[in-house]
Amino acid sequence: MSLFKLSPLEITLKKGKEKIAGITAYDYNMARLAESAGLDFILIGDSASMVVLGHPDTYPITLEEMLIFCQAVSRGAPNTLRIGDMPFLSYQVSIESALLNAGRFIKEGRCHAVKVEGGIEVVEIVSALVKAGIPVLAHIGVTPQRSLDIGGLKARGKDLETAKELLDSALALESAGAFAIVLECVPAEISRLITQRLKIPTIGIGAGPYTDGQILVFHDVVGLFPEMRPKFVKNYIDGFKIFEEALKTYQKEVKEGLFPEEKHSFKVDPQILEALSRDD
Ligand SMILES: Nc1nc(=O)c2c([nH]1)NC[C@@H]1CN(c3ccc(C(=O)N[C@@H](CCC(=O)O)C(=O)O)cc3)CN21
Ligand SMILES: CC(C)C(=O)C(=O)O
Ligand SMILES: [Mg+2]
Repeated sequence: MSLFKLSPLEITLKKGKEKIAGITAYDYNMARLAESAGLDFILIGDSASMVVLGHPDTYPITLEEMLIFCQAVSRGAPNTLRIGDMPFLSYQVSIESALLNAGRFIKEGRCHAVKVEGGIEVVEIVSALVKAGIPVLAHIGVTPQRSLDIGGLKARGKDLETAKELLDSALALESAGAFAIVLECVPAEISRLITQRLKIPTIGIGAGPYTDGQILVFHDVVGLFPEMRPKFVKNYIDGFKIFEEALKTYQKEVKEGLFPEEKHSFKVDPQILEALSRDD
């Protein structure tokens, strides 16, 4: 039996059988929630740069910071497939540094696979990682680590040229050995076409209903990051409001002397109190 519920290979084999549902997580407790809920996989996303560290985009997050999040998630979800999202410039510089840095996700972060963004330009890197025994989740469409040169986070594949580029990239990444591929912000019919043409599963985010699976950012699922609501996001609860209400009620009860109650307080033997006052 494998150590985790689903291995990368088992994710690949789900294509055409059962939809795959993944979520991001960044810390121990989020990971426990994801594992307890039974998600098929957890991505420790570089979106942590935004939703955990408060940066405006995914560029600033470092490999060291990513590894701390991976370690926490690994402790919280020991039996779930965990994929580490390689941050900007941790795999683009050279094949050697890509291998060493991906190795750190496996050895130190205790991840089972890594994700890299990009199409044809990363095929050689994907192939080297796979040859070294590191399963790779590919990621095309909107690639936030390229938002400076692809012109932001606008959906990709709306014109013939970029749609063709996506299909060619997807096929090349599959040949390079990726076990699945994320399609981010791609028109639904283009994702459908790519999904039909590939043997490996497609995991969509803003890519419509025809992909083999879906992934969303944890904070978006539970409504904890209300400032970012692109159309592909669904908030299943209004977490920010629910948490904020709890904090407000706590503050109010402290101010009004309603918290703590007797049941929240510790007791001491009256004899001790008496002895203490006698000593004065
Ligand atoms: N909370 C959160 N959720 C995410 O899904 C997410 C992150 N953070 N951080 C990393 C990336 C960035 N992502 C995003 C974020 C916004 C759009 C978005 O609003 N796209 C608009 C166009 C924006 C523009 O014109 O620049 C769209 O209509 O597709 C797309 C992808 C997805 N990822
Ligand atoms: C949105 C997903 C696919 C991601 O790359 C991230 O969370 O960083
Ligand atoms: Mg990412």
